[in-house]
Amino acid sequence: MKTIGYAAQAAGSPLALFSFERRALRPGDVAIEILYCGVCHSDLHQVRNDWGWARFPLVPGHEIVGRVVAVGADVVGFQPGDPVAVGCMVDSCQECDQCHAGEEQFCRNGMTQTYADRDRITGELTQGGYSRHIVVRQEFVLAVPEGLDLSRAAPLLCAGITTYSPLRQWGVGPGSRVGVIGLGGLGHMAVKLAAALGAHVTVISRTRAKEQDALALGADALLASGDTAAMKAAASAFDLIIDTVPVRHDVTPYMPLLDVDGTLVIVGQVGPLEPPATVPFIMGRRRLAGSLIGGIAETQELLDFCGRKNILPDCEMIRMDEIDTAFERMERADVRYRFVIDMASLPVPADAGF
Ligand SMILES: NC(=O)c1ccc[n+]([C@@H]2O[C@H](COP(=O)([O-])OP(=O)(O)OC[C@H]3O[C@@H](n4cnc5c(N)ncnc54)[C@H](O)[C@@H]3O)[C@@H](O)[C@H]2O)c1
Ligand SMILES: [Zn+2]
Repeated sequence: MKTIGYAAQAAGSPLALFSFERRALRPGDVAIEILYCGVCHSDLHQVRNDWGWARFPLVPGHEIVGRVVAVGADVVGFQPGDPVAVGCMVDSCQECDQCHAGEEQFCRNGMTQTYADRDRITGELTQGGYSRHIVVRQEFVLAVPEGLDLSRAAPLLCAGITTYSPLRQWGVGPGSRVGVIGLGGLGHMAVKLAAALGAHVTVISRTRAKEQDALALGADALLASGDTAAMKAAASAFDLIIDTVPVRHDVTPYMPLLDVDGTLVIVGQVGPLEPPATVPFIMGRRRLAGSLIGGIAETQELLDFCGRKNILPDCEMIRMDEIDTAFERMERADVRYRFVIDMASLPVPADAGF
């Protein structure tokens, strides 16, 4: 089945129109016409091969919302026309303890990433959501609840679940004191979701520049990490800090902000940190942890939660041919707070399938 997308042909090259094949439907597969795809900072990392495991040609995109166009013979619960979503994973073994526990992201045999990965059966490269169509096995297709604005739902599939999962894992609820470092795509979802769970939420930002935004997103306060006196005054003030900073940095100044037994969860930087001082860990039994997206059941739980509470990301809609400018702006932290690509802006050639 022919489709079309935008791909990088090599590390760091600009994205350009790319025709390629989606696999023929297997019995358990759902074919989806993609309507919207969010632009995650991971897409930029992968296009530049920052993590060293990208594969080219590479069609990025793992915040996918669309409508079902066809289903395989064994598909249960999805039919053409249904609004659906796909996130960062498209397959896993379905047999190991982690898959059974609904933590497919930690599949013992390796989950299959939506793009820059290899199909478990054929070994073909997986290609992501900056495209008109995708074919995904039904276990990795999410239902978009009725009433959720499709044009804004896409970032929930990565920015949303990546911040929701640690909030749930660490039991955030009314009375929890949550800090969020880095107010970008992930950070702004962390604020909205933590606030919706009833927590007291503080954005921890380098300056006060985003204070009004932080409050408008639902935060109770902003703490400027560059303000030494304010940082000192905030000692032991948090139970959980979610760190979304996308680059190498030093967590040492943030650790004393945690209360005894508090945890700082890294979801941003995939790679080295500056070596941290251990004193704040020892003097307060503070913990440094990490978290990767979330399982499929938890992602569905998030979508349903956002449907009930009408929680949506703040999106700036772009055309597919504006992606390189969007990447540049993301690099400069000039995005409020997630770019979403309108896939109708991508031309479909006459010979495309579906
Ligand atoms: N763990 C996971 O499962 C997972 C999932 C998705 C994304 N990620 C990673 O999370 C990171 C963030 O992604 P995003 O889409 O939110 O990016 P983004 O560009 O939208 O936001 C990053 C924010 O961090 C801020 N920032 C940058 N350097 C900072 C610093 N030194 N101190 C404080 N703030 C700083 C920027 O101003 C920006 O607001 C990326 O590295 C991405 O690859 C991880
Ligand atoms: Zn992502």
